[in-house]
Amino acid sequence: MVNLRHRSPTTAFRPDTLRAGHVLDPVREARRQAALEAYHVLDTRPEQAYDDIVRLAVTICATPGALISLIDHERQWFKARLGVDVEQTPRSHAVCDYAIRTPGQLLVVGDTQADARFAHIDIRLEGKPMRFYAGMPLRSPDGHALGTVCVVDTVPRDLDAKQREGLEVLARQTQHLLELRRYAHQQRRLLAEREAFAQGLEEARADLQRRNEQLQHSAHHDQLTGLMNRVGLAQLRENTEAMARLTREPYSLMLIDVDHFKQVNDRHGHLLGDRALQAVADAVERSIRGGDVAVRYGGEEILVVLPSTRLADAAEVAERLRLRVTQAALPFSLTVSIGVAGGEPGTALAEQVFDRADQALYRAKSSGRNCVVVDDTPLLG
Ligand SMILES: Nc1nc2c(ncn2[C@@H]2O[C@H](COP(=O)(O)OP(=O)(O)OP(=O)(O)O)[C@@H](O)[C@H]2O)c(=O)[nH]1
Repeated sequence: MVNLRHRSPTTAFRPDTLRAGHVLDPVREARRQAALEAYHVLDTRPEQAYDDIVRLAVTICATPGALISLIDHERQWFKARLGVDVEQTPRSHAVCDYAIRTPGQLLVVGDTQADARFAHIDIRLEGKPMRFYAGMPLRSPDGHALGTVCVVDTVPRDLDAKQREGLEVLARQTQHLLELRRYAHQQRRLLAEREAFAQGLEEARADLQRRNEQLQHSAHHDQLTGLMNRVGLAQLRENTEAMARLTREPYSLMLIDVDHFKQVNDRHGHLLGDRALQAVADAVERSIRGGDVAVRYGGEEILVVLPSTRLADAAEVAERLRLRVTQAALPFSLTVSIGVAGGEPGTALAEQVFDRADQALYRAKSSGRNCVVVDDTPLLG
């Protein structure tokens, strides 16, 4: 039996040399190695299909041992073995390495001990040294010799014609198995690539959608306050489904206008003016519900649609909001005037309701500002 641990430094494999006197063509050898690696078979677990091949080989050839040997860089590794208990040997101990030099031919060595090329090889079968070897090379479709299917015996002997033919058939079957394996591996790789591609596409699509939504959002919202802008409101008004939802039940409109905002700008500058507008928008957001819609309608005017809200409730919201603005953390006092009007279902965001809210706002302004005026004129059919 070959003991890998007892390899002496002098018998260590040099990649370009198998034994003194035989030099491999490094380019061909690199291609052969690449061909072998494409099967992803080295160091894999035993498999029934390959085990069956060596079982058949010993039956056909009536030998105590059979191997499927693959010639790797510095070793031969057995994908399947019967009668030999090591799973690999150094390449310098591989008769198979000679067999693969004539890829289309069976190599038969009647007595390995009597052959100067192989006398140094110490492979054992149940303790007895190997004396006989017959190996049929495995060949990739593009002609690279990968290893062999071989039979071994502890006595010098030969194979008859049928046994030789049987060994050749088994080598072909083994090559088919290897091709299936490579094909399956390629398919898995292609599938993984396709999945990765599909995932990439999906990520790109999601990213595009996100950007689109961001774009839509910024087109429909005011940068300073974050509230919907008039473009957003116009789009909302065209959306019959959304409008029907907003006006399905009695609803209210609120128009909020900052008091003496021109003075704020004039006295404190535009930057603080902007901050004041943000504070009002913040107070609006904190005063309304999730389904309500707040729009920066004009420079310092905000429209709020309160669906399913009766006038009395809207007036309470407006009053809360008015108070909140007076408490805003600003270096000057700020107030708003608010006009509120109610609408009935079916009269989708009627201009009428808006006009009444606007008139209520006007009355709030003219009655001293910093107050809420509710339009209570009866609704006309
Ligand atoms: N800082 C700032 N000011 C704005 C913005 N939009 C409009 N304004 C200013 O808001 C002011 C509105 O003034 P007016 O319409 O005269 O009304 P007002 O001074 O608030 O007076 P009343 O509404 O009658 O209380 C104008 O000076 C506009 O320049 C903005 O985005 N930022």
